[in-house]
Amino acid sequence: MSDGQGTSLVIDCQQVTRTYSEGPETLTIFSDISLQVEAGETVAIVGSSGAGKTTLLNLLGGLDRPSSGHIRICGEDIHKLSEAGRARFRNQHLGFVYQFHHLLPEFTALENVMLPCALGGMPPKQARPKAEHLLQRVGLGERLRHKPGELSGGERQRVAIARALVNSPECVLMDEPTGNLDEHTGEGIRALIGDLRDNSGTSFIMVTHDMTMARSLGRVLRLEQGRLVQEA
Ligand SMILES: Nc1ncnc2c1ncn2[C@@H]1O[C@H](COP(=O)(O)OP(=O)(O)OP(=O)(O)O)[C@@H](O)[C@H]1O
Repeated sequence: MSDGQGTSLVIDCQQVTRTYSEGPETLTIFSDISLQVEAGETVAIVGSSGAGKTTLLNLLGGLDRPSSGHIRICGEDIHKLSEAGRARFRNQHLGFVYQFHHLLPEFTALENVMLPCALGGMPPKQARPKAEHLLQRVGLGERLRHKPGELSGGERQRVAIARALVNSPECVLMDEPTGNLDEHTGEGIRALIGDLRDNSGTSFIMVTHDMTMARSLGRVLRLEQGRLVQEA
């Protein structure tokens, strides 16, 4: 996807403001934020609790609408699409590793990873080998038939990452991918994301409090007092 200037922008966010109305008051979470993410780039968004990181991630993933400004995802102004069109667009172009996008407990790891393919209309015959391949890639080739309740926290996170990648998205958005994991398990997830960044051509945008991961993976942006600033 080209922005017309020879670069490929997966996310092009221009002067975006998000406010919430609280009765007569307007609460401004951030204002005039601009952010461009190129194909294959990894960006970490850090900042203190309540700074607006998840709010920004939701906007970048087309899950929420800016109060003002424009966001193009893979060249598409997705707020011009219908709700069904947006859902289809997200399914085809984006992957999510969000804490509220839980794995379905009654489905196996394999079925959970196949789900985005099914939603996109891909026949199971085609989806299964893709999902199996990805689960092998994230080190869960021996756990295909385990249900989420039969997996560790780190393994569940790996399933969520495989599920996010199964439709070969241009961009994966992650909210605290190493949150709630112990140091050793978090290290495994960091290594996995690094490997995927190097070998998949996918862009990763993650919100994290994990500065080791943020610094090791690419550009680090800090959201503070309503502004987004690149870390030195
Ligand atoms: N629907 C809403 N209505 C009003 N205020 C909201 C709403 N959603 C979020 N907020 C406020 O927006 C601010 C930013 O929230 P957000 O979840 O984006 O922060 P965060 O940086 O991700 O925090 P954390 O690191 O604790 O997850 C918070 O002060 C929150 O109370």
